[in-house]
Amino acid sequence: MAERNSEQQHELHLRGSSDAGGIGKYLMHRAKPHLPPWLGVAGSGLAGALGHLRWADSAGAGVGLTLASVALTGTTWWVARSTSAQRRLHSAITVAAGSAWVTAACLAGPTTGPIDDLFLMGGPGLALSWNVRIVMRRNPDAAGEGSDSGLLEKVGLAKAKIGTAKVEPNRVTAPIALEPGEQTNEDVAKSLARIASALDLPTSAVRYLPDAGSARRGELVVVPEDMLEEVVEWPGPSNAGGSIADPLVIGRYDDGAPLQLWLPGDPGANRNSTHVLIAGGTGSGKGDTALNLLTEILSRKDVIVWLSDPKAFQDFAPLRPGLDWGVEGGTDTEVLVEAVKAAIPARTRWLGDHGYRQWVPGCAQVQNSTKHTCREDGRACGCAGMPFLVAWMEEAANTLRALGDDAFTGIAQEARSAGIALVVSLQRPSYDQMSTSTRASLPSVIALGCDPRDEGFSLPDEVLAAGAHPGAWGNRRPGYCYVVSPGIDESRYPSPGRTWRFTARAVPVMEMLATWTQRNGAGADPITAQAASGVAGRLYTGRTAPEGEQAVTATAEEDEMAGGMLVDPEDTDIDPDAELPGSQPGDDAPLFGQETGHKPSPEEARRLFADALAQFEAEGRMVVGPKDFTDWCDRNNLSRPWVSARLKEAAVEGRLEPTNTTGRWRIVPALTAA
Ligand SMILES: Nc1ncnc2c1ncn2[C@@H]1O[C@H](COP(=O)(O)OP(=O)(O)OP(=O)(O)O)[C@@H](O)[C@H]1O
Repeated sequence: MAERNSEQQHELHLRGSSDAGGIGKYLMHRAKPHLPPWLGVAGSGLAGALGHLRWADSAGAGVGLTLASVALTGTTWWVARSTSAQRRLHSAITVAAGSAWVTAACLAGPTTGPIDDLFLMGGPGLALSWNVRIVMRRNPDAAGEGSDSGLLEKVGLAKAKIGTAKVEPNRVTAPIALEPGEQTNEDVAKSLARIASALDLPTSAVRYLPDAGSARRGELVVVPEDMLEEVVEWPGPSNAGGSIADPLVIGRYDDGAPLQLWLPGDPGANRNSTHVLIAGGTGSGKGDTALNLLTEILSRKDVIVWLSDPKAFQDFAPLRPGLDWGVEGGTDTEVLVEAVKAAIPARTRWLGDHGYRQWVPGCAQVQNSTKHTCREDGRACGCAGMPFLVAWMEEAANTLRALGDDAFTGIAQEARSAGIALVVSLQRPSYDQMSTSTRASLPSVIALGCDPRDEGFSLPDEVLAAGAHPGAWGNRRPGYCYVVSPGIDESRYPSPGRTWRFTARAVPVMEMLATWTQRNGAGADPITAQAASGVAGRLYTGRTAPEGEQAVTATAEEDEMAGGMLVDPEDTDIDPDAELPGSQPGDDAPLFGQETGHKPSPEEARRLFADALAQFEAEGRMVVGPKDFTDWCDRNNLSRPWVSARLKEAAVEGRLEPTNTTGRWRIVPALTAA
């Protein structure tokens, strides 16, 4: 049966016909709630008269009646202890006066002395006092804001009004209206821990959603039972073969709804593209969360992933074949970051040339439409499509610090209009790991359990104020998280979710997924591949094919790439990490084998330096600095300052490009130039 609030009930009372019969009925109806106190008065009078007939001269009855009267008053006082003080006193006075009068009437007679006057004055007085109470209980001024403020009184919000609560399975939502001019939504936010304590629930079970249009109204949400306690294993990709524009499902909320997020923007849904921070303390379940997100991404048909993992693919190994490019920290990460920087303008230009204001799934298709053509004559251009690019930096604190705030903020800003999403994970979510401005360039966060002092780093203030507390979980609740990201209803932000868990059973499925991605997923488009190869040379090979199969990834042989500095298809099977011979073709001088004590001539030294750069390039070490030459200096009797000077010279000559890190230079690929 639908719930009725007091106003609806009142309305029902007023309904009915208005003829004489109707008016009689209406009056009877209105009088009904006020009759019981009067019936009580009449009953007491009758009891007094009848009692007098029976016990007029009985001393025993006097004792019995007096004791019964005291006992009844005491019982009333005790029974009413859980009601308000006012109601308790009112009830006790009524019972005491009524029972004392009945006792006196029984013993002395109802008309003796002042007893009848007391009845005629006191009876109606008491009955009326109860009628007044009933009338006052209905307060139209507080319609929708019931006066049951017991809970709020306990937590210091006595004047606040709680409206009619909406009760769903495991969720109670109650509107709250605060005292105008005296209290604000912030006061409720500050009281959430006390409300949880009053209800004997964990802090995360109570949330407050302020009304965007009012500083004194909002909704209190209580989720009494922790439905996330049950560990649920990864069920496999939610939408294999779907688009990266579809939601990425990484777990579930405490009401069973999917825990999901989106990376690309959607102009139709008024949603911007985003970068994601995965933040959580040690043991909070960051590893599994990353697997959830990465498996979702790799199962989509129009996205490629570049991933840097200084942990040597400890967690991601089964998925590595599905990556378009995976590197293991150090210099390779520097190169990957440089490649992302190079890909941004190239991709943005392609999008602009094809009439896209931002990346949409249609970008990944061959461009057969006249609406999206780069040809000046307006005919369809037939250009290869451009998949979305996810650049993932695992344990990224050092990388981001090396890159510098301004550089990262710039990359983050521009990447969004280039169809690129950055995913960054941090070992410890705190400002000593990442600066405020870098943090601010990552609009989305998956905030797992952390140290309570780091909550402010993980989540926006308003989400914390609404009741989110990742610090309460620490590493005791692995996989529990709050997700803040465009596209998610903001009222969900303070609701905890839990990611799926990955066990050994998931490994073969992840391996199958990686093979599926190799065969069916998107390959890098020529523009992105060219930008990457132009920076990384042989270090960027594009995604490999499953064993014994031909790679589907766009590589150097594409026509559009003819002018670029790309990986020679013949060289794709060269292992960039393999040791190269100690000398270059046509060069008799051993590169790393100078006899000690021999000081090379300036000319010889410059040649050795050029050879060393060539060898770094051949090895795929595309970002270098003086420290990389330490051993080389020792072997060749040359100093680090000499190397620093040569590096600067090489930059002037165009052999090197400066990076954002002082003293680090990017090698401009020469080996693979056409
Ligand atoms: N969603 C989940 N449900 C249940 N258990 C989980 C979940 N996610 C992770 N775990 C378990 O919690 C433990 C810690 O997880 P994990 O190693 O991923 O944490 P981490 O944050 O990556 O820690 P570290 O930073 O030390 O690597 C593991 O035993 C893992 O299986």
